[in-house]
Amino acid sequence: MSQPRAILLLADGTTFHGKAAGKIGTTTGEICFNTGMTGYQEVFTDPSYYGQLLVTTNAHIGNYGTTSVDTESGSIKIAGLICKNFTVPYSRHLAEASIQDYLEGEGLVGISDVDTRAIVRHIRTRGAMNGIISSEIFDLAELKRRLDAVPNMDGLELSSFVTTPEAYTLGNPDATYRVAVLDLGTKQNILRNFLKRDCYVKVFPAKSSVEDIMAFLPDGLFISNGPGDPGAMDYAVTTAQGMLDQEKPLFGICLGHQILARAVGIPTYKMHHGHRGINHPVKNLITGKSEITSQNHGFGVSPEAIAQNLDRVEITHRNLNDDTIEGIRVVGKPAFSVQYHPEASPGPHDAAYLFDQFIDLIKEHQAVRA
Ligand SMILES: NC(=O)CC[C@H](N)C(=O)O
Repeated sequence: MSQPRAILLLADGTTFHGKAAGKIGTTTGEICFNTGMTGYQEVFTDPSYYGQLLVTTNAHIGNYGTTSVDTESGSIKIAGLICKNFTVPYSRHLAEASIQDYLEGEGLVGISDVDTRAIVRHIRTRGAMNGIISSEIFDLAELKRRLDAVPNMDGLELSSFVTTPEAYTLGNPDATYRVAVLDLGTKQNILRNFLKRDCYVKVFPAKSSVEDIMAFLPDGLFISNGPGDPGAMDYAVTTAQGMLDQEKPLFGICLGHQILARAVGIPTYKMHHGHRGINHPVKNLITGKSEITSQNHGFGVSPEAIAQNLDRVEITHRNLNDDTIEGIRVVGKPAFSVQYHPEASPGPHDAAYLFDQFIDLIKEHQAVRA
């Protein structure tokens, strides 16, 4: 079976020619790459990828099929897929559908049979930029016209597109701990980690007020991962400041970490091309131990600003590849956060201890409930 052709045009004019994968159509977004050797379905459905074209550096995508459970949200969130071998026949006894049926069913446009190593080198050299994939338009002027209309990721608020429309609860109302989650685009495995640790969880829409959240009588507060530029999310920063005022244990992951940093006056910045993969080494500066982490972010928190505000923020984790900030603790508050993903999915479980650390903090602070 021969696949129809497809094209990828980047904002700097570079083109790559390949074959159509998934739905025939046209899609746009900021291009990024993930170096994970496994876990493509978890990555496709991670809401933090909303608005991004994903290059997978693993040479084979689709070879173990797809299921209805290996998902981090209810649908595919990447804006487009760019891969090398798009393998439709699959081999895994639990798989339910081929990658082609899955992508077509979800309406995702992709391109395969392109030199993903060359694309990654290009992004690593030139930095993140917008791109357009099409398997129906091949006129470069028309593709460029459409690409020019795509907004820059820098300054984009995207959590509103992926947060829950209504608050909902999960787990046993009589569980030992009550955790309120500010949903900026949460991955399911974060919620599963709370449920596994005897928590009753209430997930709140991104623009919920602190009053709404506190009405749940939470023992712990959590700010989730999510897509877009943390610098464009003043509403969430205000909520995080209100959460800090409660003196309750507060934990943030990725976008939640960036929002917590902003809440204590530390700005964020756009990285050259971000960190996305499942083998990023991080050092815990408190214990001296290193851990291999799952990552997915294109923004970071400013090390220069932290250096000038050490009375307010303590650095707890550093990236061993490039020394970027990977974790902080707010001085004088029971609040901490990490830039990476202790929930993994996909990725190693080295950092799962951070969920235990949050529960321990809750135990210390747990108020007697009426
Ligand atoms: N995984 C995340 O929460 C990503 C946070 C943010 N959107 C970034 O790209 O840095």
